[in-house]
Amino acid sequence: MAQYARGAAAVAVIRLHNPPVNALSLTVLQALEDGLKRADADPSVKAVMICGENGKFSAGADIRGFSSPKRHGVPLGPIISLIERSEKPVVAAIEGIALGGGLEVALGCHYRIAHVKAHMGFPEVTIGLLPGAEGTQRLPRLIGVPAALDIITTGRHIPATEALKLGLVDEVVEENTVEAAIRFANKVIGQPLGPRRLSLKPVPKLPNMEAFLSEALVKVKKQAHGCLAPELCFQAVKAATEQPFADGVRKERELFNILLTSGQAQALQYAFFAEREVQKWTTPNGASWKSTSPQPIRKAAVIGLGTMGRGIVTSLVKANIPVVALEQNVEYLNMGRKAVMLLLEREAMKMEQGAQTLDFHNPARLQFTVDFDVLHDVDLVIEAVFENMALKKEIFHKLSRICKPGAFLCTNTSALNIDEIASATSRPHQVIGTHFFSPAHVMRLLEIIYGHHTSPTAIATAVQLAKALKKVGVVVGNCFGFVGNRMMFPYVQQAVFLVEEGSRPEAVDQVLEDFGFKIGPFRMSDLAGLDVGWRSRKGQGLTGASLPPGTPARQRHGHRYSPLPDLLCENSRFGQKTGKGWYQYEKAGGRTAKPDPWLHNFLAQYRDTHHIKTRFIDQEEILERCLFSLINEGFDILAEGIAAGPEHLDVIYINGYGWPKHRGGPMFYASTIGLPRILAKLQKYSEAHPDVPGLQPSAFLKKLVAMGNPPLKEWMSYQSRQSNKL
Ligand SMILES: CCC/C=C/C(=O)SCCNC(=O)CCNC(=O)[C@H](O)C(C)(C)COP(=O)([O-])OP(=O)([O-])OC[C@H]1O[C@@H](n2cnc3c(N)ncnc32)[C@H](O)[C@@H]1OP(=O)([O-])[O-]
Repeated sequence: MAQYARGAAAVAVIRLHNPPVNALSLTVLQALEDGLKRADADPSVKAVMICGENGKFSAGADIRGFSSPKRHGVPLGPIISLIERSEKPVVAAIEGIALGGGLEVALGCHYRIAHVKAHMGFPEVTIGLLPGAEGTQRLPRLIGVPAALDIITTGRHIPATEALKLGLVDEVVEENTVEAAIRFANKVIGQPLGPRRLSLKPVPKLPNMEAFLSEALVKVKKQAHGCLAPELCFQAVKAATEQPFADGVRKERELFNILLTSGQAQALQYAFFAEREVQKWTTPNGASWKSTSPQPIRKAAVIGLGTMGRGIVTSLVKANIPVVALEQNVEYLNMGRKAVMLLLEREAMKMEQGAQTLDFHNPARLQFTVDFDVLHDVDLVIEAVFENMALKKEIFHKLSRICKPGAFLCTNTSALNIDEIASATSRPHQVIGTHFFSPAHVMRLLEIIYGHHTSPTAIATAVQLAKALKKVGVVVGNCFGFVGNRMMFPYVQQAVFLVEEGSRPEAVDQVLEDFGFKIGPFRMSDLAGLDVGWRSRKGQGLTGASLPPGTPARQRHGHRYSPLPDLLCENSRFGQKTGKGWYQYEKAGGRTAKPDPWLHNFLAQYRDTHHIKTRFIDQEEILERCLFSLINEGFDILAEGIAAGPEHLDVIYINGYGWPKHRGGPMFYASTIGLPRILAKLQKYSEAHPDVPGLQPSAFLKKLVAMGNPPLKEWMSYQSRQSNKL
């Protein structure tokens, strides 16, 4: 709803009220319209002020309403016109947030006053839409085309100080915004409103509008990776530069309807709610986010200042958590310190542009040491040494002795057994996996892995830590590779098998990049370093000295195996770091991947040696074998109860593995393709490759198909309870 009241003197106050974020539901919009009409009809009212309840203006339209079949048209546009046409000045008092439709309401107002801590933006593009209540036509008229295009096509939230510089708001205040807006409204009574009505203003001209727009379009397309909304946002703003307001609005509506029914909007809105849903973790033994409180983290430590450790330290400092950074010797410590300081300086520069500061020269906030005893008073330790079980156990044994009794011990591992690591301590209930993604100060995902003994408090504390670091924490069970990497194994394996059978790395990458991945599996392996997997395979006895003599080159434990990645490593081709991997690069550490004739030649010889008959593999087969094997593993993970639901897998893939968000995540994608089709294709491919377990359809997938292909929301109700490991 919206509450109507009389403010000081002649000002009517309309307060949007729909907790928690004052979303503009149909009821709120109706109440807003009623309030405006009431103010208009009351001769004693000379001005109107619109604000939001609980220190938030509004987060915009109710996103759940977009998927409602009952929703017809957009009722917001006419209400904004009504505000703008008012003969009495209307002032928006923006506190907290004014996003999407919320900002559109503010743009309909004749004046905008914002609190200094408020944020504004048009995030519609991030949920597959555009500001469809005339916002694409009003914003460029107010702040010009370049700034409007940036805000509308990126969806970024801008702070009030930037909004003031852009001319988006008229005043920024540090005091009570509502009172300031009422005072402001009283001051402007009687002033002409014509120049304040944005729909009547011309779009500011640029000397080179055409050239500017064509350059902007190239940039927008490049960043979209197949997502429609940014380009259609662009088209709507472009219409504002070419057509009168009313025609621009018609174009905006047309583009909005294309997006609304595109499928991408549903996927992106699913992703929005999935991200929020995974925060509400539960376990079958009754523990949940509702009943468990996290412990405060007043001081943390990070062990190991390699690539991961450096990023984790940077993240903690940015979150204002005092950190002790520890290395095994002074040489490594100095190297790590230098790298961390460089990262922090870069981050500080970015933050200062946003009027925030970063305090990292103070030893009370960031301390470097080689002395384990310094960790005696920290609340949480994140161990980030390399993936070696013996080393990790040795460190955890030490930590268990040195750290205070309440301290949580986290391990940053991408695959190792949390229970085995915990067994080296006297406090396994306080041991938990925190799998960060590289670069750790940038990537949003934190996979949180609980072991057999991990306490609910440890889970809640890790989830809280993720929030403090501005990451998405997803709680999952303990198995080799957890969720993300476990699903990645069959995907990468298929990519390599396809190359064995006749494809090329660049062809496979292209198909997956066209699908929307930022980089395909081979570019990704080159970036991550081929030696990482090689070390892990050597550890598992799949290659190297511990491989029993006489093991067939392309078989392990009776299943198909490709030694290609091992052979590249034996040729010192570790990827970007050595300038050669699946591709060649301009130099060691180079980033531009070029197809490598050496590799093509090598592949030809390899196929000859192993009598592999080369065949042409089409794009459909590449896509299906890579994606369906990944999805298939996802169904096994769900069946085993390693994750609480398909949303968890999707949030992990979107935030940690570059899955295109406009396709909703692998399990959402599977639901859009239809499970019967996925099953049929997996059956076909597994018949052709009976020695590849990753292609054999998951029993859970088969069960869901047999149950009639239920909607994703119902999948978990078909999972048998006995297998739930949560
Ligand atoms: C008509 C055409 C033109 C207009 C188009 C639009 O306006 S499109 C819209 C453009 N606007 C956007 O895209 C803004 C989307 N929202 C956000 O970016 C963030 O929620 C936030 C910054 C507002 C608050 O962040 P935070 O970390 O403080 O909190 P939080 O994120 O955890 O959210 C709290 C609760 O509120 C819920 N909820 C939130 N917004 C909406 C909504 N619009 N609707 C419905 N629900 C919404 C959210 O699900 C959660 O519910 P739960 O799980 O408790 O049941």
